[in-house]
Amino acid sequence: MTSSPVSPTPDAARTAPEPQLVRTAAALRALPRRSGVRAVVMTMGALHEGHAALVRAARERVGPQGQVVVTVFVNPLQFGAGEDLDRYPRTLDEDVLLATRAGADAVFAPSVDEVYPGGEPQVRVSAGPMGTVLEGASRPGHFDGVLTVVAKLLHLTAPDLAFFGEKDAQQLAVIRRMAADLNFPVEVVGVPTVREADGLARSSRNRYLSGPERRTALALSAALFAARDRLTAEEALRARAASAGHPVQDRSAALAALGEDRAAADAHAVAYAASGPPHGPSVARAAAGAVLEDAAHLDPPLHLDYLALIDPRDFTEVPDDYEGEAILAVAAKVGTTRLIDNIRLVFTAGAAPYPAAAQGRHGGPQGKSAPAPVSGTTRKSRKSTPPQGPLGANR
Ligand SMILES: Nc1ncnc2c1ncn2[C@@H]1O[C@H](COP(=O)(O)OP(=O)(O)OP(=O)(O)O)[C@@H](O)[C@H]1O
Ligand SMILES: CC(C)(CO)[C@@H](O)C(=O)[O-]
Ligand code: BAL
Repeated sequence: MTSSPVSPTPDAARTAPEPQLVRTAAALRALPRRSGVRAVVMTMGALHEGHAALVRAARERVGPQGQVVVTVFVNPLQFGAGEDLDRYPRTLDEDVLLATRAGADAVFAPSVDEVYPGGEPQVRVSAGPMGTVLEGASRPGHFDGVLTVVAKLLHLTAPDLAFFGEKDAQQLAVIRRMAADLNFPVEVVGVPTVREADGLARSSRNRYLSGPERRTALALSAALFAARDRLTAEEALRARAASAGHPVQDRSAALAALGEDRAAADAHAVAYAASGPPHGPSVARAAAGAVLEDAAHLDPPLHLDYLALIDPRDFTEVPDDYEGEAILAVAAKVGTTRLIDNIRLVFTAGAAPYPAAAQGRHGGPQGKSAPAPVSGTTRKSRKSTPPQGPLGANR
């Protein structure tokens, strides 16, 4: 077995054998299997706090008796021509230390020849339709490459649990789908995105960014937060409109106390929020879009690849009357660095119709009947049919 022990650090809060660096499939097979469950965290190395969170989540889940294996492999199959395969950062020594500190028992870092001994594999896993949109459209074949290596690494590490980051939301979704569709005996666990203090999602590719590029790159997370904040504000207005519908008197008094201009603006905002069909998706898209548009004029500029608001079940764009959970995803280039980020949003129709009497003279949508309230649930969508699998089963 090719292995080099690495000293455990004092903050590794458990008694465990020294972590091992394992370079071959044979050595991995020879790794004694602990009595508890085994978890795997797959990475391409250049580890950071986002990866550490995955390892910590895995350790927490398997407990001291369980085993956490981190894989470090820059998979050529998932890189397109002209992408950054050659310059992708490779920092194995630091990776082993970071993985160890976070709670890993072993780091499996095979060579390309070890993973693909016969060269590029002829048989591959296809990600299907979900692998052709967004990231899959910008990086053709990317998810086939990801799934092929994930399938191989699952076979090699034979885990009970596999942890992946929500930062790569589409990747997590296609991996879940592969595990379900192809009966992989593994539980796929998603871990929330870890961010820098200023909001930038942690990513190995952040180290490509110069200072000015990093400032521009902040627009990705800023756009997502702008959408979330705008929706929160909209929901608050709807809630106020709903409560004002009952004690109209109280509401008038409260608005009068605010002073006329403010009252006009307030009444308008509340009436707008309460009126018409739910417009959360367009509000979210517009709020995020405005931030990204501004960033296109920065120096250096942000080059938007896509901004998409999608149904996490099939990664199709959600309609404007959507209710339920959605993912707002963004991809953009700053300089030569391509970055992605996403945030989860929940859309609810929520509020009761705003009463006509209370729309007053301040420009509320007069004469337009407000929609009947629709009970908000996190999984309800107005899509006519849920996505169906090839065998007709609802997924
Ligand atoms: N900020 C983060 N928060 C949570 N998970 C993350 C984060 N960054 C990466 N991960 C997860 O770590 C795993 C390994 O990802 P990978 O090694 O590609 O790192 P990365 O930072 O996403 O690198 P890159 O940006 O170059 O793709 C994936 O499951 C990924 O989703
Ligand atoms: C899952 C993965 C390790 C497969 O190469 C990679 O896509 C990554 O690091 O997210
Ligand atoms: N983090 C996803 C792997 C990739 O960008 O290739």
